[in-house]
Amino acid sequence: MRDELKEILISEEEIQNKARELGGEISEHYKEAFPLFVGVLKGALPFMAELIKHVDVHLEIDFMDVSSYGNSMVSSGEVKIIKDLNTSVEGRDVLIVEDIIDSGLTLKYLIELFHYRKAKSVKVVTLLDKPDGRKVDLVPDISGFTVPDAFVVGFGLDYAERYRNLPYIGVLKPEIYEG
Ligand SMILES: O=P(O)(O)OC[C@H]1O[C@H](OP(=O)(O)OP(=O)(O)O)[C@H](O)[C@@H]1O
Ligand SMILES: Nc1nc2[nH]cnc2c(=O)[nH]1
Repeated sequence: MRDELKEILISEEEIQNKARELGGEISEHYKEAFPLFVGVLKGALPFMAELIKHVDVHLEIDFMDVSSYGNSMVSSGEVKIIKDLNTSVEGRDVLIVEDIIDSGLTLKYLIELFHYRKAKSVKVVTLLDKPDGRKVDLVPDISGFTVPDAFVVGFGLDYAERYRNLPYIGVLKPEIYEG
C-alpha cells in the first residue's frame, strides 16, 4: 500500500469480481437491446474497461466529460460539459457508467440531459456509491460497493489528478489534502 493512504477499502480482486457480477446482471437486462454505455470521464475509464469485458451482448461505448468539481474536493453544484458525446442518444437504451456517486449532482444533470435528448431509457451503473454525500434524491440502478463518507482514491478516482492508476480503492491520509 502507498504511504499516502490510510487504508485500502476495496482490493483489486474484489473490484474484478464485482465487475464480473455486475456485467452478468447488465447482460441479462439488455439481452434484447443494443445499449449505449456512456462513461463519465475521467474517473469512469478503468471501471468501463473492466465492466465491458463481462458484458456479453452487443453494445456501443461513448464518453462524456463533465466537471462539477474543478480541482476542489467539494462539488460546486454547477455541471459543465467539457466533452460531449459523439453519438446521438435519441431512441437508445443508455447506461451511464460512473466510478462514484457522491452528491448525485453530476448524474442528475446527465439523466435529465439524456431524457431531454430523447433517449429510450436511461439507467445508471456505478462502481461506488457514497449515500452520505447525497444532495439530491438519486439511487443508482446498479451499484458495486457502498463507501463511507471519506475521500477515496484509486481505480480512476483522483486527488489533484493523482492516484487514478492505483488498481484498488483506498482512503487518503487527511494530512495529504490538509497540507
Ligand atoms: O455525485 P457527485 O458529487 O456529482 O460526484 C461524482 C462525480 O465526481 C467525480 O468526477 P470529477 O468531477 O471529480 O471528475 P473526474 O472523474 O475527471 O475526476 C466522479 O467521477 C463523478 O463523475
Ligand atoms: N476522488 C474522489 N472523487 C470524488 N468525487 C466525488 N466523491 C469523490 C471521492 O470520494 N473521491
